[in-house]
Amino acid sequence: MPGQLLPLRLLNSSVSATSFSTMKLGANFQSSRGISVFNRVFPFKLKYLGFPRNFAVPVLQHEESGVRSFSTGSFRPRSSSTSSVGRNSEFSRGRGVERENFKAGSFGSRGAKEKSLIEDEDELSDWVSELKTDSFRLGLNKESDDSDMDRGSKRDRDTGRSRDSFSSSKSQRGGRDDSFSRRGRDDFSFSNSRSSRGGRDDSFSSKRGRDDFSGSNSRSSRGGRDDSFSSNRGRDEFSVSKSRSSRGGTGSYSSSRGTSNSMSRGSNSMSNFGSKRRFSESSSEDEGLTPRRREYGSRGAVSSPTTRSGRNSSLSNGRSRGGGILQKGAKPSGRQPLLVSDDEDDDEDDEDDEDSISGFEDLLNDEDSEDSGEDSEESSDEDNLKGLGSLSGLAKGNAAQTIPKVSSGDTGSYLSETRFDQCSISPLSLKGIKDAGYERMTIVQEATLPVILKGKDVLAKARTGTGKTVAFLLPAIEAIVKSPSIDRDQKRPPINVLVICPTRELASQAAAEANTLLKYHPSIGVQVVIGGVRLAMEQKRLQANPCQILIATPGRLRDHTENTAGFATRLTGVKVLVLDEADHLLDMGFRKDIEKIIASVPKQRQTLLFSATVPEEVRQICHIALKRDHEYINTVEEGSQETHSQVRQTHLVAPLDKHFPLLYALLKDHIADDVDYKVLVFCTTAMVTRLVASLLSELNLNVREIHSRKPQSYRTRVSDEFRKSKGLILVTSDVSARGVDYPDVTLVIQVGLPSDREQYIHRLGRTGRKGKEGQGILLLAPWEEFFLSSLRDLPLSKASVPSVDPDTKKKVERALFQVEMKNKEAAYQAWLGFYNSNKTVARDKCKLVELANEFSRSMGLDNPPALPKLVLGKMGLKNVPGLRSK
Ligand SMILES: Nc1ncnc2c1ncn2[C@@H]1O[C@H](COP(=O)(O)OP(=O)(O)OP(=O)(O)O)[C@@H](O)[C@H]1O
Repeated sequence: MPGQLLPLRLLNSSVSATSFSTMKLGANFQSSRGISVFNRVFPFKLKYLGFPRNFAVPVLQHEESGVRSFSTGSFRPRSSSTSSVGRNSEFSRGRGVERENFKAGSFGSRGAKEKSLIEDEDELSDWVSELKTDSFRLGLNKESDDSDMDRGSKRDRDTGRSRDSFSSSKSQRGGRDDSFSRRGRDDFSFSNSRSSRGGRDDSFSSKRGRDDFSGSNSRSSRGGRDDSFSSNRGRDEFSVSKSRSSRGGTGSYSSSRGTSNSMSRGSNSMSNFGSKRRFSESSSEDEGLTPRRREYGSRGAVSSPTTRSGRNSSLSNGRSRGGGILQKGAKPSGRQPLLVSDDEDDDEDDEDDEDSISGFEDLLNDEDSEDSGEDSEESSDEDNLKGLGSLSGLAKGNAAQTIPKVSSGDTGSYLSETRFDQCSISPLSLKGIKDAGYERMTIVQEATLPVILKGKDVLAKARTGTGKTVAFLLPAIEAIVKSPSIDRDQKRPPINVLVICPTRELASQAAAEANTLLKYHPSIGVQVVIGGVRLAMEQKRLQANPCQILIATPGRLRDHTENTAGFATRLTGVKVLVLDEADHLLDMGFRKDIEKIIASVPKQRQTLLFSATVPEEVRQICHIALKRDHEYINTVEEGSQETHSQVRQTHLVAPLDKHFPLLYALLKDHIADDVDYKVLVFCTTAMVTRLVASLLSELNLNVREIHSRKPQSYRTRVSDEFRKSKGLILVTSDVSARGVDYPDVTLVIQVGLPSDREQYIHRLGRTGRKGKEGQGILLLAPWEEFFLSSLRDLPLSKASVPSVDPDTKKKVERALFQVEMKNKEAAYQAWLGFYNSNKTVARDKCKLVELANEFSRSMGLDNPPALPKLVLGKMGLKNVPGLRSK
């Protein structure tokens, strides 16, 4: 067998068929179903399947430690294959993809009403109407963070409760100390049930509460080992990369592009949300899944010449990948999103003024419970799904040709060598893609497209800024194209594709991308429902315009489900459900919403989950959305970093009282170095964001601020400005952490603790997009240094603390003096709340207060601001020495 170039395939149909013959991609997939069969028969049974001739061998290997992987060389002629044996077996092609299986679990529903915010409706509508697709897509940011928070929070806000919670969820998870809240924090909260998500900063006060968070850590996933085969397609540079060997003792070879297939097992714990409905295939089986994963190589990682070291075995066929930069042409799109509204999260924001910090009790409210209600008729669209599956033609027929190559260049390249026209994409979609300036697929698109076109459920992980949006939209559009055309006179035409995004910005951005792709599909309509706009207005639009694709935030979707006549029925036409930023949507803050959404669409559907981070916790619960035989496609090879290699990451540790002068010095240096600077400064909470923005403005830097306390219209304007500008600094809370697609960000500075590892990665991901270079600096106080342990696998180096000259110090002191007292007071409270939610920092309340007072002094205050007794009580800080109450 070894060395044999036969068309082989694993018994597990999903695994190989898809990835190999079809596209010849280097991605890994796993299907649960396949796996079970696979397992039953024998972990590594193979069967012929028609691989290209050069298919380099399948080797299997045995699994140790629960991970099984196999790899195959690329199916390209030029690939050289080498087999090896090791402890890991995998087929890899360079990019790495993993798959796992899960079982479905049960879930419950929840409820909670949200209110729609309409304050900014006019402005928002104006903006939308002026929006061109181009600008849309270039300009809208997905505020993931917001998202995050929003995601978690939006609803809460809508609902009038807040989520600024601090309590950390992680604590629940047992885990890490580094967390306080998960991501969120534009607020924070006091620990309560929601706490698990993190909180918002500033306040307890706001009724809306939360920008929440979620998040989880996932390093766990990495421990496994795989035996793998990988092929290098490419060039030397990539040759063989070892996969996890470095970490855990197991090695694998992967090609530069790497895909390594690895299978791992585990058990999924099912959580029962007490809900009413059981999810698709869920059943008793659901519990205790056995996720397995296969990776097909990885791309980034290192490359060392092919060989097999030790315990790895791999085949390499040397494909390289390129470091290319996207060529982006104009992407004129003839369409515009039909609607843009707020995110649920944002909604709150909209209403809230930056200054409004009140009603903190609301923050503590729990989610309302509502019934998802509405029908959850589940019409099955198997026919359509079949149609979808038939699209996967990528391969057949052209097996010989489509060898995906990675463009040459650095390992940070996100482009593959596979062109869109090498796939079974409809001619009209191809025209739209061409007009958008896309020629070659990105790695994640190359890895996922054939699998999705085949109709499989997919959980995909790919680095930030690598084109995940197109990766799920394009096949979703193709599913519609292949579907039987609907009766135009139908009163309530079905919605075929439902995309859920955690924030309104993300939803709008996805809609813009969809409209670009749909330029030549005039009969397919996209609509966005995201709050911030009167429900009635959206209802009219939904009725009057085509809407085969609906992009929504969870809370607003719920609004429609409950209040829009016939809407629930339209949802029964859903064939493809997408969760963007899936790990965040599946985190506690959104989980119940998502469960309800899932309950309202047919069981017989295709589900796609995408994110740059997929913590272990998420993998364990993703069965609530995915079928058992879903594919886990991980384009980030285990053992390689989840961050981009072309982004230089450093951390600075300095006492709190030096942070403001240091921040100023860092910015000045960067501005001096790069006239086209474009910087994002992430702060822990919204109110701290406001403070820092005020300070930098006083220092005459060109600064904008964005956070959840700003009205959405303002946020939209600012983010659009930042997208288009150079020579600008955007100080932001986590509303900008996820998904926002600002081009050419040169530097990301994170001041203070990120809510968790994932948040660090997403924030950093605002730079280095599309293969560009970037820089990231994490500025911590000595007592925050513990957080670095959660990043130890990332290429983060310690930077020496720049000296701050006396003039700079004085300048900063003078500027601080100019900052309004109310901003300092709010920042102090928010800061205290945020760190009070961190179990590590807050372990010693007296110490926490000392630190807060140190922060107060760093703002130039002799005495810390007095806080309302009620607030202190809620924070569990009553009578802690050093605090002043009022
Ligand atoms: N095939 C392609 N060729 C060139 N550019 C592309 C391609 N696909 C997507 N893009 C562009 O790449 C950029 C990043 O895409 P996108 O925002 O979908 O990344 P992402 O992976 O979702 O990032 P994040 O994880 O931060 O959300 C966008 O500007 C998008 O238009």
